[in-house]
Amino acid sequence: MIRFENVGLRYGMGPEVLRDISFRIEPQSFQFLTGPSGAGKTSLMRLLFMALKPTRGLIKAFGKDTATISQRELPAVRRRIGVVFQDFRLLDHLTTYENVALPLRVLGREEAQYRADVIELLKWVGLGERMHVQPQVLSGGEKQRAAIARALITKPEVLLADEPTGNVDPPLARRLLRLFIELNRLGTSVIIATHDFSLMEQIDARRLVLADGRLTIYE
Ligand SMILES: Nc1ncnc2c1ncn2[C@@H]1O[C@H](COP(=O)(O)OP(=O)(O)OP(=O)(O)O)[C@@H](O)[C@H]1O
Repeated sequence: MIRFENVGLRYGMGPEVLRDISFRIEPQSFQFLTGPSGAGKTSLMRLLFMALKPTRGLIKAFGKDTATISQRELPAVRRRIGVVFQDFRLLDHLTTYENVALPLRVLGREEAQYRADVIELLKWVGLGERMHVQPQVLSGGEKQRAAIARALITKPEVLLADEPTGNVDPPLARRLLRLFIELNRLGTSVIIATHDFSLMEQIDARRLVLADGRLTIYE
């Protein structure tokens, strides 16, 4: 569903931070993206989300070449990809429920149609009791789960999560991992960027390992 072929990326006139990257994200697959700090994980995630364009090579997402896709087509392709950012990006003046519902409001949906889905998803991530409070009173792990719920509310086919366990203790990290595994079992492709070896050791999943801008894949 997403394919990279000989992709290279540089920022401005700087050196290439990603070089000759080729891989595929298959439907219903589960993979970790890892590598040392500065290896280019966030840059690769931004390419996957089409927040950046490659400086060379080809990226195809759902059959569309991301270099030539029109501004008109881009939102529809992007909606098929959910993203959980490292810094959550929740809106402070909205409640947890409103944050999670926001992508649907932006799509022009009526609350009566989505209310039950939002509540069910909040319960699924364990925030059923926290849906009417604002993000500033949520713990780091609760914010993380709210950000995951917001990424999932539009039922994306691919979920990208950048260091989703970076701010939580080991038991919660295991719980979040179980949530991602369950999501994958339900049909979503999952890509988790992480430094956390103890997290990766918990399951036998594909690893995309970046080092010095190059990618090695361990199936
Ligand atoms: N906007 C930018 N402008 C210029 N250089 C950048 C920019 N963003 C990242 N870089 C450079 O690209 C390289 C890869 O950075 P990136 O953030 O993708 O790595 P990372 O593996 O995600 O690191 P970390 O694990 O520390 O978040 C680094 O050398 C970084 O300095």
